Amino acid sequence: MSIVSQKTTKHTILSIKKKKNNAPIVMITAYDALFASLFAPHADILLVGDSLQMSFGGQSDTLGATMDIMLYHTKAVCQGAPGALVVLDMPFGSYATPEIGLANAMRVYQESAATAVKIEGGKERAALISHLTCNGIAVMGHIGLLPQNVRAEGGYKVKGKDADQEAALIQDAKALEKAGVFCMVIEGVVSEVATKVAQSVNVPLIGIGAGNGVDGQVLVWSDAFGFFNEFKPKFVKRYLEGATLIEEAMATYAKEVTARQFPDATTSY
Ligand SMILES: Nc1nc(=O)c2c([nH]1)NC[C@@H]1CN(c3ccc(C(=O)N[C@@H](CCC(=O)O)C(=O)O)cc3)CN21
Ligand SMILES: CC(C)C(=O)C(=O)O
Ligand SMILES: [Mg+2]
Repeated sequence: MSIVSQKTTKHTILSIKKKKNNAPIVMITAYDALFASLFAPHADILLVGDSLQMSFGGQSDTLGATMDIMLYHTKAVCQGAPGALVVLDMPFGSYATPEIGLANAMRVYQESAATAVKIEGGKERAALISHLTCNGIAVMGHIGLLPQNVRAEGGYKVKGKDADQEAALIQDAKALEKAGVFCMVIEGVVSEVATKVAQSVNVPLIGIGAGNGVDGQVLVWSDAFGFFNEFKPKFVKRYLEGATLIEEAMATYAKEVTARQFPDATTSY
């Protein structure tokens, strides 16, 4: 065996591409080693989303995430899930030009074990994405609702609501496919339109709020597992009432400390 061996992963860029018109792709966010280790056995892709700035940073949008923050969390995720295909979500401003984008994407490969980066944007990002893929970076695209445009657009707006938007989305998907993405996220798009977009390219489209006619699904884990009582957009399904479970456990701990029931003989030296 070589002293330099490639890490063995459950999935590669190629095996994800092959899932098109095959089994749907399971993607979920992960931001730390602990949860990454719990999700990895059941997921095809772990996304270190810049949504961490909202869900864990407590901010009202994702724009404050930086390369240093994303790399810190990506290293933790890779550490917790050594065989997983991990994707780092390139933060706002980190790919403003092809040169800046390549320098930052190179950092991802040099400083972490992530397999790919994700870039928000349609045909306006095709030149940048080509520049990355030509330089050996695996890129996941992201079209439709682009959270990094929230301030410029004045809110999170569902896309694909008229014929012009539908045509633009198909153009975006084709431009990204040509630029060499191995798959792309399609977010916040009318279901019938998202299905048509998925059928217009040969790489997988992974939906969030894009219906069931695409090639896979992604959710922010803390949404899917019910950790937010205030954030309940239509596309989220709660598979667990996480917040309730934690609140109940925390209340019990507090009650036992106050009542001097904890620690007892079994938990004391
Ligand atoms: N926790 C979390 N979950 C996410 O899915 C997520 C983030 N954070 N942060 C980054 C982006 C932001 N996302 C969002 C945020 C809000 C809406 C929202 O308010 N949607 C409206 C629909 C708006 C419309 O109809 O145009 C809704 O009521 O569902 C959607 C996506 C998705 N992403
Ligand atoms: C919602 C997903 C696709 C994302 O970009 C994130 O978690 O930041
Ligand atoms: Mg994101």
